[in-house]
Amino acid sequence: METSDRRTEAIGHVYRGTFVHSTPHTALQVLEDALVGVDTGGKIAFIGKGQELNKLSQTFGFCPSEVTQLTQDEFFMPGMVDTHIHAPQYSYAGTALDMPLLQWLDTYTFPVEARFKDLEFAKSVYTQIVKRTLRNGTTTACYFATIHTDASLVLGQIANELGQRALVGKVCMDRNKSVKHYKETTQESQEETDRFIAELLNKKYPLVKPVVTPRFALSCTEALLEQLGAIAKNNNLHIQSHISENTEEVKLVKELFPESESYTDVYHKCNLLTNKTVMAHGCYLSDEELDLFRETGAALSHCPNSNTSLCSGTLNVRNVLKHKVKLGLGTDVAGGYSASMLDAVRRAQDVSKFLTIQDPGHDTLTFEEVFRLATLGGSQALSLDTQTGNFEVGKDFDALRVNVAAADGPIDLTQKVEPKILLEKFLNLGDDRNIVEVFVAGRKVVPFTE
Ligand SMILES: O=c1[nH]c(=O)c2nc[nH]c2[nH]1
Ligand SMILES: [Zn+2]
Repeated sequence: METSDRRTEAIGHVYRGTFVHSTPHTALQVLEDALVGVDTGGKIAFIGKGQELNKLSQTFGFCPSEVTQLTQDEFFMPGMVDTHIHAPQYSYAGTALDMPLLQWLDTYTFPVEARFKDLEFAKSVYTQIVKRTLRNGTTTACYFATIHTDASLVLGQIANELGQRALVGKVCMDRNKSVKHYKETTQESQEETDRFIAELLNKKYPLVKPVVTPRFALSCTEALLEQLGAIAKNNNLHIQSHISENTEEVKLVKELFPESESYTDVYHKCNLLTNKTVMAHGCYLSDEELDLFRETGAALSHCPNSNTSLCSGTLNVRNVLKHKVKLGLGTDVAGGYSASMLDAVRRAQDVSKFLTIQDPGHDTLTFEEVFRLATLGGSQALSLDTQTGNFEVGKDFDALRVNVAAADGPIDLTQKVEPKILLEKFLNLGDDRNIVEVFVAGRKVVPFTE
C-alpha cells in the first residue's frame, strides 16, 4: 500500500478496479483490483489493493459502501498530455493541408490567426477546442494562442472554467513578410508578453499558467528572442516554440542567423533552452543538437500527424529517446488535423513502423512506449511530472475512466480479455465514446455539467 504523509485533506472519492499507467522504469504497469483514494483537494491520497478495503477505510475514514466500482470492461488511465496545440487553428482543422509549412503559414495560418483580435470569435473557437480536447481525454494542454493578449487571456479563462490543466502562450512575432498586419514591433511583443504574464498570473487560476512563446526563429528578430529568454528567466516560466520542422525552414534559419552553429544554438544563445522548454517537431536535429537538449533539460514535442500532413519530415523517436531527451506527443492542430491525442498515439506508431519499413534494423516503438509518451512523457516534457502524468500518491488525480465496451461505442469485445489488451484495443480503436469520465485534479470535467 502506498499512502501519503500529508493527510490533511479528507478523502473525497475512492475508486476500485483496474488502473493502468506508466512509470519512468515501466512503460506499462497494470494494477488489477486496485483501490485509489482521492482527497478533497484532488490529490491521490492512497493506492492500495482491493483486499485492503477494510484497513484502508479505517485508516482514511471513508465508508466502504461509497467506493465506486469499475466493471470488468473498464479501467482508469492517466489523462493525456497534449504538449503542442494551436487553439486558434482549430477553426480550420481538417482542411488546408495541401502545402508545405512556410507556404501553409502564409496562405492559411496567418490570415486566420489575425482574426482572433475579435474577442467574440476567439471565445467561441476557444470554447470549442477546450471542450473537444477534454472530451477526447486531454487533461493537460500546452497551447499556442495568437499575438493578441486579450484573446490569449480569454483562452486561459476558458481552460480554467472548463477545468483543463493548461499552459497558455501569447504568440510573439516581430517578423512577417506575407501578412503585414499580423505581427508586432519588438517593443510591443515584449510589453504585451509582460502584460499577458502579469494578468494571467494575477488571476491565480490553479491549473492554468503562462508560457513564453516565440513563434519560431523565422518569425522573430534576435533582439526579441533575447528579450523573451530574459522574461522567462526572470519569472521562472515555461517556454515553447518550434524547431527544425522542415528542410526549407532549417535552411532559412541558417541564412538568417549565420553566427549560430545550429538551429538549436539560435535558441540556446538567447537562453530559450531550459528545463521548462518544449520545442515542437525537431525532425532534422543532429545528434549534437539532441545532446544540447539533454544538457539543458529542454524537451521535444513529437507531432506525427502534422509532420505527415504538411510533408515536413519524420522524427526518429528511438534516437531522441537514446539521447535521453524528454519527449511528449502533440496534436499540433491544425498542421495536424486531429485534436485527439488518440490520433497522435496512432500516428506515432505509424511513423515508427514506416521507419522500420525503411530500415528493418530500426527498433519499432511498442504501444506501451507510445502510451507512456502520451501520458507520463508529456508531463515530463512540460516539467509537470510532479503534479500529473501517472498514478502516484501526492500527484493530482488526472484520469480517464475508459469503458472499452461502451454502448454505441466503436469497439466490440468478443471475449473476456486481460487489461493490457483492453488498453491496446482502446488506443488503436477507441474514441471519445469510450472515455466515459474525465477528471482533472480530482474534479469531474467530462461529462460537461452545462
Ligand atoms: O506546425 C507549425 N504550426 C505553426 O503554426 C507554426 N508556426 C511556425 N512553425 C510552425 N509549425
Ligand atoms: Zn505548431
